[in-house]
Amino acid sequence: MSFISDLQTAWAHNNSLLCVGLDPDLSKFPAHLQGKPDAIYAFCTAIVDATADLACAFKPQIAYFAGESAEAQLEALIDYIHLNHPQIPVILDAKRGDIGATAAQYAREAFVRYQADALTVSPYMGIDSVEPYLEYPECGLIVLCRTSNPGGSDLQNLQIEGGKRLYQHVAQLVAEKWNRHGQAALVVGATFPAELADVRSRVGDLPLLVPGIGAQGGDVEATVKAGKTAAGNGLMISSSRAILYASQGEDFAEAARAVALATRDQINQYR
Ligand SMILES: O=c1ccn([C@@H]2O[C@H](COP(=O)(O)O)[C@@H](O)[C@H]2O)c(=O)[nH]1
Repeated sequence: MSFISDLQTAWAHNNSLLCVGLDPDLSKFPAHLQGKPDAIYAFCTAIVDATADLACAFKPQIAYFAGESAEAQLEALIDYIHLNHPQIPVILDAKRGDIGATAAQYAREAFVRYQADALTVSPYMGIDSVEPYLEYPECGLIVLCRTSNPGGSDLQNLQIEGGKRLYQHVAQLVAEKWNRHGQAALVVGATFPAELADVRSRVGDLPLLVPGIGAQGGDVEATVKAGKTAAGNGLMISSSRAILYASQGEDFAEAARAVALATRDQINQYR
């Protein structure tokens, strides 16, 4: 099995293009979890159980775990997902990028230590900085292309040779050269639907991880219409805070499920 085939199965099995982001922020946790030593694990596993039939992927953001010295809880969480919801792939959002020798350690960290199915990486340092990840061809390599934040335009929109934008070059480089094992995907923000459509037109059916709906205000209809493939798939539309913190009460998991269900169904209206 591979990340891409697991993703295709999850799209179909859960009729979902929704990726549930796991960004556990202790300051937003319900009172009954505050102060518990395993609060992050308890919170995230409750969210996972409440949304696993609605998601095509889970995306833990490593900074929220590392910032709390909670890497052991991240390991346990990914184990938990694989054991209890084996049909849902796990994307470790770490946006790694470094010289090859260091990248080899990042690859071990993501795919061996954490057992993630896919990892986000930066393309900025070029092919030798991503080669180590290609040695895990069953794992997904999700390359930053046109990120959802406003400052993403500073570099990604720069015009390079032939009037092409840098993000367009990255999209084609990944689709045509770096995807030699069929494991690649791209990050393209929902906050830029015109660029999302442009990327889709350049990369065929390559999967796109699309953050930026929910808390960042991206429009779901515009996102799906711009990014879907002819088959109505091809997207992992990610939402974290809007789902995780739908309620800060004891009903947080039920409230998260309600938002995830509404978001999954809203996405499906436009496929
Ligand atoms: O371009 C990007 C790439 C990654 N992210 C990550 O996605 C989530 C977004 O969280 P929300 O609460 O749904 O806004 C977060 O983990 C980011 O690090 C992104 O937002 N944009």
